[in-house]
Amino acid sequence: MAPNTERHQISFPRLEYPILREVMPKSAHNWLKGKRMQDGAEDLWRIHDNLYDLTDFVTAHPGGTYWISVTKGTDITEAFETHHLKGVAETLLPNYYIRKATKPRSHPFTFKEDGFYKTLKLKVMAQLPNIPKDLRKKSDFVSDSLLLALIILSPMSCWGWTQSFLLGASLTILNGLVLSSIITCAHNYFHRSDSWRMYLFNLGGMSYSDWRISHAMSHHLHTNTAQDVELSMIEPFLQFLPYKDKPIWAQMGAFYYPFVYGASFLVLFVTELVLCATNHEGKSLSWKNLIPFTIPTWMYLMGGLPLHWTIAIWLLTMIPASLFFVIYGLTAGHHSHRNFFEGDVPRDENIDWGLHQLDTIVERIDYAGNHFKSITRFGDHALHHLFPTLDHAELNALYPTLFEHCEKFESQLKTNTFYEALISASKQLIRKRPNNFRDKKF
Ligand code: HEM
Repeated sequence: MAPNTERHQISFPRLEYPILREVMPKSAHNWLKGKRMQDGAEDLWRIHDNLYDLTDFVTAHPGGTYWISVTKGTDITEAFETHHLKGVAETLLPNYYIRKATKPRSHPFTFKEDGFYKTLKLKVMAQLPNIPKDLRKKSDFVSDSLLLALIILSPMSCWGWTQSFLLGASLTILNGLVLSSIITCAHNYFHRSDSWRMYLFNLGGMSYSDWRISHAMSHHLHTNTAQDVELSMIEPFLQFLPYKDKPIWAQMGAFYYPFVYGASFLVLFVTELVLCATNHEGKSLSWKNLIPFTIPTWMYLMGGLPLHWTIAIWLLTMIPASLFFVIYGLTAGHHSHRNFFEGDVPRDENIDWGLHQLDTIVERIDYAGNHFKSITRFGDHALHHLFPTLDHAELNALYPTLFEHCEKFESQLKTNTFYEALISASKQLIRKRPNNFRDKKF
């Protein structure tokens, strides 16, 4: 395929350009709505070329009702293949088979039995019984300790402002760092079956259930393609996709992205409230919308400042929290100029899903294998993408298997440091020329 760098160029001929990609609001639910229109799932659930009726399975699903109920009418092939490591889900599937789909699949990813991903998954499944079960407690401990730190620091930051500007500002920034770390930890939990720690994600004003769509199902499964809603949501401010007519101001993103990063939480917080209040695509207000308000309420009760000052300090805390969260998120691996993005030439037009993941990740080597950094800063990112239902504490044990497997498939996990990742993301904002993964020409 000759590279085409027009704005709406798609790299995979099979992939239909998501018709609602530019439609406002660029929400998780609009992304799903677009998939329902294009996936050929005929109001059922599609896996490969088969259609299933999972209506009776929704409440029996061990991973929780949400995943299945929300994906009705879409192609869930990638989600199904990557979220189950026990071999049970595959045995249940035939019970729900209805018929063959009439429309060919519009996603380019393959899961061949002898391909990279399926063979790696088998090796990982064989290794899992040897990973100590109580390793997950390490993550619980980090998450709970951070929550305790937030409970102490939030009112303390109010007190700090009564002492001096320097103390107040320092405690507020520290509190923001703790808040961003808790939210990133909660991301470890929302990828799995329901648990109370996933609700901590909402402390920053965003919604864990929307992120299960926009992050777990869109970004994780369709990374850096036109179907990755995490890329379309930050456009036009940050335009990571390469294309011929990218305006100069967008190429200069590195000069203004700290402002975008710092404002993200507050923008997403207000957006979430508005989408729920206006019942956007079936969303509605619920008790979960109150979760972000627990922090200012606690600050007000214990911090000893008038309400308006408490609110001001809370809003101020959201800025560093947002900045840290987005910086660690956007350096986690996908935004490097060495990666594949929609508009580039893929190594194959029908690509093994796992190999596509390797083409879209540059691992931060200075974070890999360090559990605290991993769980609080989106570390061990390649392994986390490949096996999202594993706890971050379990991923470190899988590196030897991954490296050996990459060697066998003559593939490679690219690496860089945090600072190199920051520079590389800036270069990607500038990049207009397509990378050619087929001929390895970058
Ligand atoms: C949108 C598609 C789906 C998603 C995102 C999804 C997600 C999940 C998640 C997050 C878990 C919990 C894993 C953990 O915490 O370790 C899970 C477990 C499970 N799911 Fe699904 N699931 C999907 C579809 C299905 C389907 C179609 C079936 C079978 C008909 C199924 C059967 C199971 C079973 C048996 C388990 C427990 C055993 C295991 O983890 O393999 N799921 N799923």
